[in-house]
Amino acid sequence: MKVLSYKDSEYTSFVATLDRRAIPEKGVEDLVSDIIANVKENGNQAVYEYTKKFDHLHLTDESLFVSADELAEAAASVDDDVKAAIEASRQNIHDFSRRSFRQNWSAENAQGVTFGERFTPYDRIAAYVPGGKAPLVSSALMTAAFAQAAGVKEIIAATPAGADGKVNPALLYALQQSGATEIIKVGGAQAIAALALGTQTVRPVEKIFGPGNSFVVEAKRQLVGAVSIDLLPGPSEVLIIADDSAVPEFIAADMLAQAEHGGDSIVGFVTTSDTLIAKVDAAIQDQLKSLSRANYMQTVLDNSTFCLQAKDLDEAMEICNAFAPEHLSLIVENEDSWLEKVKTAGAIYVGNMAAVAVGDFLAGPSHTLPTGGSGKSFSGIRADQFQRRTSIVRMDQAAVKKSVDHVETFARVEGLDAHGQSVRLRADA
Ligand SMILES: NC(=O)c1ccc[n+]([C@@H]2O[C@H](COP(=O)([O-])OP(=O)(O)OC[C@H]3O[C@@H](n4cnc5c(N)ncnc54)[C@H](O)[C@@H]3O)[C@@H](O)[C@H]2O)c1
Ligand SMILES: [Zn+2]
Repeated sequence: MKVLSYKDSEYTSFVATLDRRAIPEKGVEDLVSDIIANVKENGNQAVYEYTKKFDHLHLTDESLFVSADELAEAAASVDDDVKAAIEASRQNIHDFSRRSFRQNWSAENAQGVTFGERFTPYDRIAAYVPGGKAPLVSSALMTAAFAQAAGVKEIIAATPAGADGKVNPALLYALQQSGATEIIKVGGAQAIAALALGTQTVRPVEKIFGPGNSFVVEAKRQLVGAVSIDLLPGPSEVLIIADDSAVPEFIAADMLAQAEHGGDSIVGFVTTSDTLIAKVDAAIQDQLKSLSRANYMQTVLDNSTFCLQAKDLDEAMEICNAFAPEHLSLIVENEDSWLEKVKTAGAIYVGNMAAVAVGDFLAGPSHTLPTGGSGKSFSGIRADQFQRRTSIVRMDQAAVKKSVDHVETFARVEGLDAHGQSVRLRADA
């Protein structure tokens, strides 16, 4: 772990590096652009080629889609407690979604024109569910179940299968319960390209949702235009801001839980306390002993974990807003007044008891959140992203008469006299 105090000479320059922008690496950008071009040109053949290369799986037109038999088999093999957990999470997601949908409305403007907005679900979306390092059963829910709540009719999911062609049964079951209507066994940039551009057998979608590794995220970024996307949710990360009111064992546990996500995730801890970093470090060493992925976590602790002793909480908040963490755990006295100062975090967990893992799996808000600093510009997945927005305008002659003078002025300034005439004709009719 990198440990620095504001008294250290290296501190200021390190803190400056935390002010991030999500800009793709050149190597990834070029590789993904080649993959997209190949899928555009050769469709399924290119998809199979990359799946062979990166996932060691030989796919064919027959095995590309998860079959009805495979789904039935998965449903039969999943234990009841797993089904209950999936259902509890799904219910919370629907409950959370219901409150956040945009509502149709209609009103009158100053000239008496009726204006309003109408929201309708997308017809066909894609949910990418990562599957490289762990079967992210919860990620299936955290994307697809929102689409289901919004009433999207066609939800195609894409997730990488193992070299044996199998997808984790609990993940398949979660997708089924979340309204997935088709599932393809493809991951990576090739999956995103197939979903955005279509292939011989994959019909293109209108919008692509879901997290993934740097190749997945970069493919989504490059394909904006062909489709729209939710956000750029890449490798997971947490920032913990705590003062002496925090329980060190809880902080250590959350840092380890984050480290468990693997090599490319980031763990940050900023405190105003003189003693907390040492206590947390001791608790980490203690807890590591009993955890199954300890070696894995050690890599994250060694390479991408930082602990900072900040001058005061105002400075900690500045670091937070510059870093734009995916998850922020805020454990401080007078938490509400500090909460107000956080602007860029994807999700904020408030207080000692608010475990990030409850949000990862169950709480209700989507765990698909902006990473890599993109929280400055994007927010996490939410239900209204599955709704299209259309504005609706109506007017009677009285409203036209009240509008015509201003319209003619604009028409004159822009040199568009046909525009002016189209309104004048109606006003004088
Ligand atoms: N931000 C969020 O909300 C959120 C939520 C869940 C997961 N995540 C993140 O999603 C990521 C999942 O990553 P993952 O790798 O486990 O699964 P993934 O499904 O995103 O990626 C696996 C795919 O990447 C492709 N790939 C692998 N190596 C490649 C290479 N060298 N070149 C080109 N393509 C390659 C393969 O085709 C494979 O199918 C993790 O970093 C995790 O932290 C983020
Ligand atoms: Zn997590």
